[in-house]
Amino acid sequence: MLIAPSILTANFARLEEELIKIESADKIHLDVMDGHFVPNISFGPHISRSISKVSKLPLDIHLMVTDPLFWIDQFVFPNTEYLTIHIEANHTEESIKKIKQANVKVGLSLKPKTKVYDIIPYLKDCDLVLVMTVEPGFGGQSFMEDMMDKVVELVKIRKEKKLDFLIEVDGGISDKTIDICKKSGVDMAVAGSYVFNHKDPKDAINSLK
Ligand SMILES: O=C(CO)[C@@H](O)[C@H](O)COP(=O)(O)O
Ligand SMILES: [Fe+2]
Repeated sequence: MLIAPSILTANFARLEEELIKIESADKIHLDVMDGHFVPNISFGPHISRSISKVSKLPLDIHLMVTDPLFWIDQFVFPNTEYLTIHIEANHTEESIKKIKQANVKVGLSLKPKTKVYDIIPYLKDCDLVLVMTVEPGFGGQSFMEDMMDKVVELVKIRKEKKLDFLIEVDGGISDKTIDICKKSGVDMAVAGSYVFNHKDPKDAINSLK
């Protein structure tokens, strides 16, 4: 299981120290919120660029924005591995094309109320599918276990259609919820509050792994 800590719960006044604490993770998950697609504003390209310069880990960037087409280029850094857009946002097809043109891996995310059926036409272009296990917008919410049905469905579709995207979950991941994710077939888990509220974030990452 790959672990991508979300820095949303980190202390932003001491960001470099916080990044050092999660060096043993596989990726860093950056939650970009525009105050329109979700009812919250987090940070944008400027802070993301600074993070990209001090972190050695690949960036897994989760764009919770209404118009990804406008933003994509601004999040392409040398260590951007995934740029994930939402199927519920505008211009999905064009956005996927733009991410590919930037030589970045394509991620597509679905909110809890969105069905796997809706993303099927795009799966052939995806390197990653992000199943939200909370309503996007805030860290520290409770894990929605019923989202595991979507993970199981995606594992089946991936096999049937011989595709090779990773399946990621995001929201409410902790030592209590990671096992059901593993059993359902998740490849990568995002964890924010569990890692950054832990007295030793390195131990938290280890226990999830
Ligand atoms: O995308 C989001 C929230 O919209 C997430 O990445 C959260 O930031 C994860 O936080 P926890 O639920 O692990 O606290
Ligand atoms: Fe996220």
